[in-house]
Amino acid sequence: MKLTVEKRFNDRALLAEQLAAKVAGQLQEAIDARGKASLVVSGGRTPLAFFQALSRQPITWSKVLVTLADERWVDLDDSASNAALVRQHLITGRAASARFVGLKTPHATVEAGLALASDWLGALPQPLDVVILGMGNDGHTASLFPDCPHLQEGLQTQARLIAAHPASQPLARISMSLSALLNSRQIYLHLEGQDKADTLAKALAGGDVAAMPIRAILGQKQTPVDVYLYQEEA
Ligand SMILES: O=C(O)[C@H](O)[C@@H](O)[C@H](O)[C@H](O)COP(=O)(O)O
Repeated sequence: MKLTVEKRFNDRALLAEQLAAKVAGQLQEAIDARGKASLVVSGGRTPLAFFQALSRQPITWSKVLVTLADERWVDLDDSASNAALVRQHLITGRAASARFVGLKTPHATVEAGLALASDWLGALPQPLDVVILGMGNDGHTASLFPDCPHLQEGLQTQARLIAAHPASQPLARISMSLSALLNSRQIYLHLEGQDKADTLAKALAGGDVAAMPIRAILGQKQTPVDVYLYQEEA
């Protein structure tokens, strides 16, 4: 698999600032060209410094729509909520005027909420302008997990969203499908740490997507994928 771009950093803050500046530039280009911009972000620990750096970028945030690549099916004030994470660290400061569109509906189950969440997601400008993905050390991205019974659906469906119940995860999740993630102008894969660097190398060295779903992103030619990787200096 040939990556479009792979930028390696030994300074976390520098990665956060450079990725934020790059993403902000693309969002402003989208606003200038089409009047608005759409940004998809992931949860987890990795993106916090990037979110904070991005929220300081001087762009027309009132024209930016932010949503999630996936979400845990918990209340919006739950500590596990990606919506809460994004509202706290990204939809703040200069970016406070951005419009956040979450994936968690009031329904009790993901399955019951799928249709409404899909309508919400479908209201964003398509193709999406920028998608930020993370990766777990099992090779998952968004909530496309190798141990999820719905993985093949997530890789093959043309639907925007799937319900995901990964065996390794305590919470049910909703996830953008592969086709929804690839319906975008630019994907950034943001990874930090030697473990993630090793997982990336393993993913690039093999082809079994069911074993490492991130391979579906790395191995496709539809959407540019830039990898921003932080590794401590050897
Ligand atoms: O909801 C989530 O958990 C994320 O969308 C998930 O896909 C995340 O990107 C990876 O699990 C990496 O998480 P870390 O950044 O915490 O390693």
